[in-house]
Amino acid sequence: MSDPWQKAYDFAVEVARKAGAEIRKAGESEIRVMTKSSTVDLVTKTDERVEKIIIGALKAEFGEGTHDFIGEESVAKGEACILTDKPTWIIDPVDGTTNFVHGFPFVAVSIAFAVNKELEFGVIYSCLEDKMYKARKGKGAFCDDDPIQVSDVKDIHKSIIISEHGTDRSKEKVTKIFSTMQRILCIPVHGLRGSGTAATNMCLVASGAVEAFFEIGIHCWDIAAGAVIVKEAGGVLLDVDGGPFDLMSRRMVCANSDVIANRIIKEIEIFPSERDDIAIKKK
Ligand SMILES: O=P([O-])([O-])O[C@@H]1[C@H](O)[C@H](O)[C@@H](O)[C@H](O)[C@H]1O
Ligand SMILES: [Mg+2]
Repeated sequence: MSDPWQKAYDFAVEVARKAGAEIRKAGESEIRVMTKSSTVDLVTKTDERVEKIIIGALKAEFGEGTHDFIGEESVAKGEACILTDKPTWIIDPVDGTTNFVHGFPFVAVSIAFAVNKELEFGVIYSCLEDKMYKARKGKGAFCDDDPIQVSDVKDIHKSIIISEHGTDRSKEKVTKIFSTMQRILCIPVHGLRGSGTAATNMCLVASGAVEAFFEIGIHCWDIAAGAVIVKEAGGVLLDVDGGPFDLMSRRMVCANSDVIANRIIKEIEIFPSERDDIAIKKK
């Protein structure tokens, strides 16, 4: 039987590379929106332009109407964020917008593709490092053309763990985030890190540079492509309460193993975050 999604996968890699080139050459990093006072969630004209380029190219190639699109900037403008059985592209045009604005050198384009609510492939282009991470369900994970694998460290004391502060600045959430970080650091672990892009963080887990990444408050477009890449590199994905990973739940632990994931989960102080799909249904 012919491979139904090979063409889409190859096309996604091509589009991610073009989008990354656009980001690299974008001189301007004008901040267009800064939402609510307790949130620091930056959006630039580049985010909007690059999302248009990506979705425009995908629609031109695969025909409007046959595929659905969930894009960070389109959702911000009120479009639906609901995963149906239809072939659906899940896109973060610029993951690491705060990095981009400040010239901190980690920025990624993240493109995932799901069918029947199952992720088929993910492509993450770390465009300043010029590294193309990609994976297809059942076919392994790669950085450029080299296979990648999670680390085999099972001793938490020998691990590096990534987390992020996210975008919410309410005292209650920031306190829980820092308390969790302190608990994990004092297990003790070798170190805590954060690249400022969830997509890149997941690639660091997939390539064995760190043992785990967790965050509450991320969105489906931050992690959809990374979820395929981590899994195909031999890693695991769980909810922060130890239950099954749910793409729309805005919370996730990904790790090289169940052992490391469950050890971190013991330390995570969970706080509420509205689901991506529920938030949109209310509009
Ligand atoms: O806004 P954006 O730069 O696309 O995405 C953000 C980054 O992935 C960041 O690492 C994570 O901590 C935030 O939760 C995300 O919102
Ligand atoms: Mg993002």
